[in-house]
Amino acid sequence: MLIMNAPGKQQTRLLDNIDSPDDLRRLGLDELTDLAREIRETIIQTVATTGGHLAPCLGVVELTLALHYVFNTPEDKLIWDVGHQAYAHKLITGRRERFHTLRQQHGISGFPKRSESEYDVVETGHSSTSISYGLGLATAKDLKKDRSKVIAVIGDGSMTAGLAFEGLNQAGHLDKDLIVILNDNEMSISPNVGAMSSFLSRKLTGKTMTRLKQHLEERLKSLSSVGENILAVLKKSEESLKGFFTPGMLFEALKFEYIGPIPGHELDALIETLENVREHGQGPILVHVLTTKGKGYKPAEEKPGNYHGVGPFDIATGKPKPSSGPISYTKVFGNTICRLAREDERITAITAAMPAGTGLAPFSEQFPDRFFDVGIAEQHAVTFAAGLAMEGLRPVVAVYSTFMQRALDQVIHDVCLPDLPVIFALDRGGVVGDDGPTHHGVFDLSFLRYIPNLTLMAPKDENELQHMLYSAVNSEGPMAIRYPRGSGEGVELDSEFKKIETGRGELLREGSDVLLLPIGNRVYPAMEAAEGLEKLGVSAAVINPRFVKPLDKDLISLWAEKTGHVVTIEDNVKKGGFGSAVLQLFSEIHLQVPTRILGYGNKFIEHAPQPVLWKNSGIDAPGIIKGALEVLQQTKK
Ligand SMILES: Cc1ncc(C[n+]2csc(CCOP(=O)(O)OP(=O)(O)O)c2C)c(N)n1
Ligand SMILES: CC(=O)[C@@H](O)[C@H](O)COP(=O)(O)O
Ligand SMILES: [Mg+2]
Repeated sequence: MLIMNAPGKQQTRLLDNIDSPDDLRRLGLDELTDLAREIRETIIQTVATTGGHLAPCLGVVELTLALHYVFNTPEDKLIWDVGHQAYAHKLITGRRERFHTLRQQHGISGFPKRSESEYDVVETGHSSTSISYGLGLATAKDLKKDRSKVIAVIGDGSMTAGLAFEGLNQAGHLDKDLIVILNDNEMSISPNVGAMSSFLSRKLTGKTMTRLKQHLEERLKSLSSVGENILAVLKKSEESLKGFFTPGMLFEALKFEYIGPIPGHELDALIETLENVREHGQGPILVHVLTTKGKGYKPAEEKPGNYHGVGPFDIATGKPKPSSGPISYTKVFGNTICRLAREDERITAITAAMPAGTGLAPFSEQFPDRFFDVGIAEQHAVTFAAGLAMEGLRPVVAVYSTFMQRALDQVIHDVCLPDLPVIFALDRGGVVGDDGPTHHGVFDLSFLRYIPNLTLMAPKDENELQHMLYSAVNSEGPMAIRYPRGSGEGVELDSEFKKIETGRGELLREGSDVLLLPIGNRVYPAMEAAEGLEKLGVSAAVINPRFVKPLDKDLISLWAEKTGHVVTIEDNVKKGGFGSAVLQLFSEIHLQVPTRILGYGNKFIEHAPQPVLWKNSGIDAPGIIKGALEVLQQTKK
């Protein structure tokens, strides 16, 4: 176990001289081992201050060194799946001196980023893309007669996604030189799930073993005396039978050469294996590497799930630095679904590998039979929910807004076309902060708004969230509720649930000069802006529309006409979003009102704390005041 030096005093004699992997390649094995320790210390010290993906990064320190040591990066292309495990990679590829700026505004990203380094081959954050990217690169290299290598490093959790298998399937078929490193730590964010995961770890259940035995006995008996002999050996024990089924069989069936399992913290074994692969490997090869998530930091090794992604923490105890603030939207969602499920047996909950992040962990404990973690498989989660709904259940698919992008066709084709009562709880709607552009949920209002049959709502606070969830499970047809990352507004939660009528907004404040139309988490800043405007002699009305679809046409058009000016505000891109829906309404009812849409422009948003991003895009209270004054000014000219 790693012994940490006092904060700020770590010895990084070797790391201080690594400006690129070339420097690494000059070291001996002992020095590499020492370097691994220095890198771990640096990661722990830094992440304790900045927050970040601690356990995944600690688990691949030796693997990272071995890969850069053996392969000729950046000519050989090294692709990190998800990219949340790439801190050691960043430290040895020229970003050591900026590492303390990790995930800070204007600092280096928490994920690989092409603009940051030539060693960052792809832009990542969403999982399971590495094999497809890698196969594309390998195929292009082949066509160009370029003999450099392509290596995709993918975790066992990310290997559960359909996309990864689509890549494997084609790779076996094309027979290109692609090296896949399976980083198997038996963990997704939470323990990895699914039949595939049991197969890799060979934790075959009694039932599976019995079935396999029966099947095998029948097949071997049909092979005359050779088969009988093999059977006699295998029958001796269940263990030997388990040994007969290796994880490699799966990949060999997909026409990969399988190598492993290799102990992932032993540099000599890793280097020797990778050198062999580099020298002699041809066609698609999968190297199965066993690692420990959180390796080298006791609290993270013991509870890797708690240290997957962390905020600032105390190194000595591993405890998070205290953060005050109201209850989070996620927690309110998690508590509410448990309360509702106690009364309503139709409610089932589905997550795509995010039980903790979506707040479903309590539900999974209280209603294990009605809880489904499908692995990193958002598309399957949605269609699976459709099947449940067809049988009269009320499935709630809890997924981060950004990951729902994966499942758009399933939402349209499998849920909304047959008009099934599936509820989508879209957490992390709007900007998320430090994870940056791969994770901001700023497109959902736009990509869900146009889908027939779907009702789309966004609560102004955590109290409204619980009422929306209650209303959704007691309605017909598909429903999506979109809410932000982080704390609620600190409002009191009603003890009784209230049914919100679909398509009904609420007038929060009367006014005569301008109508402020904020959606979701922009309602409170808009109320603050209305107070600010009053001090400037401007009377602002504020409506909480609640629904992006269907819009409360009567309420909105009435107050738009009364005030003669409108400002819409959303934590979403402007194109195709809420403001766009309001403009469309005005056009349909032939209402001509000067309208200003506030939201994000047509560019990806970098990482920074949420309040900074809201301010920079003019959707905080001062920005809304400015927007209102501008729209008023417009008609004076
Ligand atoms: C499409 C998608 N869904 C969900 C996530 C959230 N997520 C990030 S890492 C992770 C677990 C990945 O597990 P694994 O690949 O085994 O990597 P490990 O953290 O164990 O190193 C999940 C579910 C994601 N990044 N992308
Ligand atoms: C890499 C990844 O996709 C997740 O670990 C994500 O960073 C979690 O985000 P939250 O911290 O918002 O749960
Ligand atoms: Mg894993």
